[in-house]
Amino acid sequence: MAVIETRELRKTYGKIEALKGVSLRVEPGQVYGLLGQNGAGKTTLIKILLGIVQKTAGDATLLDHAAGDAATRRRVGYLPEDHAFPVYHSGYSLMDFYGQLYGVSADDRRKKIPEMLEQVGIAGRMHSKIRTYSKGMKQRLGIAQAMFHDPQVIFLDEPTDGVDPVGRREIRDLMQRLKEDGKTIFLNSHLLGEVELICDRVAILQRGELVREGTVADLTKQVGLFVIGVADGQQFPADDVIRLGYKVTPAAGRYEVELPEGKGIDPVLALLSEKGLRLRHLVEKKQSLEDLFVSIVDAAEPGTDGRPGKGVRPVGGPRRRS
Ligand SMILES: Nc1ncnc2c1ncn2[C@@H]1O[C@H](COP(=O)(O)OP(=O)(O)OP(=O)(O)O)[C@@H](O)[C@H]1O
Repeated sequence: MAVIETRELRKTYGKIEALKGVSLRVEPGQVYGLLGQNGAGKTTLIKILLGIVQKTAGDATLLDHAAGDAATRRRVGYLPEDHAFPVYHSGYSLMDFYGQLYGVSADDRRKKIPEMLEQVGIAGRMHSKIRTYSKGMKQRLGIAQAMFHDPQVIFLDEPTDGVDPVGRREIRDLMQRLKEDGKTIFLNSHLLGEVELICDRVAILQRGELVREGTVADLTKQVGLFVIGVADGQQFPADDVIRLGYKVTPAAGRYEVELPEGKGIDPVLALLSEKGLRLRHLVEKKQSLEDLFVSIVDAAEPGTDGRPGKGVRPVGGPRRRS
């Protein structure tokens, strides 16, 4: 069973096409990151899954039920972006209010609320008014609220927004613990370094289209580019490798070797071995998620020099013309 599945999901607001046929699947226990620039359609996708807005076409299911199903929503936690809790509440009284909405008994609320607030690191201030909380404390309270009823799947829209680096790390650790407890987390964040650290898979939306989807490891792999180093005192035979058809660039005592179309790295390794050279370093080069994201945006957006972008091919779709 997929926790979340969308097929050719479309949403238009008047003339605006917010989602143009998005298909994705989130498996149980995954931390799944949804990335995209402002206006790419991320919040629209979450809102359709939660039944807050209606889809225009296609399919969307949550925990095997059509998105928006009221009974399913009880099994889902949600931290909205830019939420604003009433500031006259304390952390404790706010949780007590939500606990009543969720139908938790008074005894259970008394026991559970301090535990939940401890987990998110604000138990020491739980009786202070929210108006005295920092942005980071409000975010932690929002996460506690989203987790209160022990949901199977949790949607977190920018959970670390306004949180300092130490707090971000704590929220990451908390997400990790939720994952270890078997929860599925659907994360929307602009902090790509964090997404890279915590997410199993990511999807990148660009103007309503899914342009990349996969594991972080696969997406950040730079296919066809290796970094090679030979043992100290030995010389990498760059000219011979170039003669074999590879592109070679020196890089800090090592060499970046770019594979020509249809060729692997094996002929280079065979050459090194023939020459009696010892391999000290061989890795397939990686790019950061941020590099990937920026390259996608650069390809799709007009350059600052006014030239049109090269276009980004949607997942499963035809290559767009520039
Ligand atoms: N209620 C609405 N009425 C009209 N247009 C809307 C509405 N909600 C969203 N849109 C438009 O749909 C597109 C997608 O918006 P959405 O909020 O889903 O993007 P987002 O990726 O979540 O952006 P952000 O990162 O800024 O939160 C945008 O062009 C936005 O202006």
